[in-house]
Amino acid sequence: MIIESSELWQKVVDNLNLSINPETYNLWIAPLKPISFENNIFTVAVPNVYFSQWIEAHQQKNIEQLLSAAAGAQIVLQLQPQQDIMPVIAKVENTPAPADVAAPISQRDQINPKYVFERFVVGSSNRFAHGCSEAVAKNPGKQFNPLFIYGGVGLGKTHLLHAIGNYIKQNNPALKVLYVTAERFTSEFIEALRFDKMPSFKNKYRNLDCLLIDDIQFLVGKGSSQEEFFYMFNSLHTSGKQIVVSSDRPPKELEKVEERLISRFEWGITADIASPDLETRIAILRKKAEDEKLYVPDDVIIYIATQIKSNIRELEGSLLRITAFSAFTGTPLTVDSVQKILKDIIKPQSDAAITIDNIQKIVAEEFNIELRDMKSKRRTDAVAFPRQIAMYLARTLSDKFSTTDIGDAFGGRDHTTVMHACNKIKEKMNSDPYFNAKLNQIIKKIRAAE
Ligand SMILES: Nc1ncnc2c1ncn2[C@@H]1O[C@H](COP(=O)(O)OP(=O)(O)OP(=O)(O)O)[C@@H](O)[C@H]1O
Repeated sequence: MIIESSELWQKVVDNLNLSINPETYNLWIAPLKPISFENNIFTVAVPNVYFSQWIEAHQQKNIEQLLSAAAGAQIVLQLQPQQDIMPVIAKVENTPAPADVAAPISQRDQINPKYVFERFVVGSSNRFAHGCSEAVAKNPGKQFNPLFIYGGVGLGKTHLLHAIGNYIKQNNPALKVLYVTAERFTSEFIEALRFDKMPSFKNKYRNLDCLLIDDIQFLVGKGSSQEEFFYMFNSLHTSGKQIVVSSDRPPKELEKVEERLISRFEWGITADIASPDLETRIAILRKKAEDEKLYVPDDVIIYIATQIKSNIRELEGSLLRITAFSAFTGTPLTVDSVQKILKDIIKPQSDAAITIDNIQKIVAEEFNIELRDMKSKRRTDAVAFPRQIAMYLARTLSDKFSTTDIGDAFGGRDHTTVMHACNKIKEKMNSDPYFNAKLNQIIKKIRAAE
């Protein structure tokens, strides 16, 4: 009978494999195992009760029809949760490797006390997003729910999410506030499913008073995680709990995100952050210098602000670089000396000459790896780390390439792999000054190659 049931099951899964999306298939269907086929009852082992619930709700009828068609008789599907055995770990496409899933909460997923409203400079590009964020922080769950903030790389979305979190924690310490990236949410969800931890996963999220979720575009194309997020969203929203979402694009442009989720995002208020104008860039540099107790002459500040236009992270980086250089070498900070220090970063040029090919070539040379490994499937650290650096540089040195373009150029990888790489490199930049120096050297070479 075992042979017969496995043959029958093979026909069913072959069909499902073609008809449902790969992520859903790998997550929910691949771990199922046929046990027996007797008296027109087909019994399948499922890793745990959450799988049973999901199959019952979404695929029971479909599977029964497929079984019936293949067996030529009316078949009933019976699901048997295997609580005691370790669930079969299906490889879920486009999700971080298990090592990442099991990793402790990264620095990026904690509320950073540095990112507060007092340190956020308001200008015309971010006034609305800032105003909405303050309103939400003062009255969580009452107005603007959800708050959806979107904008380009390094323009302050994460800063605002943390500022809301810090404000609430300070003024309402009893409220449970969580900052999480959509990437971590997805890993936690998959881990909970695989290792029977759904109750604690659901508890953790559904008991919150305020959820701050960053980079929601990570959920693009991730059907099951979107679905779980959707239920969690509804549960929080109906109990009047605040949700704040950040994204690199507006809700309508989140392709491959279910319409019902997009419409939820549009229930509240949507605020965009644009690139800061010159006045705001000057104010940001002054504020940073003041906060970090750095002395920088005004003409130098104006020079940097005129040259670096689109990304506030780069503005900050330049400020730190010139002050460190000046402290180490004793060179006074003047427009002339700063021009020299930043000549490889600031160029009055366009980014037309920056190509992914060039970035891959230079990074491969720097790390002594084969150029073809930029596109290969190899995952050893020696190869994966430089590949992540190259992805990060492709994303940040120019705004010509979307995460999808970059994924394509690196051997057909998914856009979420690119986002994951960028997050890893941002974390490393925050924690390792030597790494920053190395990265600057590489940027210099890429710009010099133009
Ligand atoms: N208006 C602002 N005033 C002061 N600092 C700012 C402002 N906007 C951004 N920053 C600073 O710029 C850096 C980048 O901002 P942040 O990480 O919030 O960007 P982001 O929009 O989340 O970018 P990404 O899409 O890459 O995650 C941070 O150090 C942040 O403090």
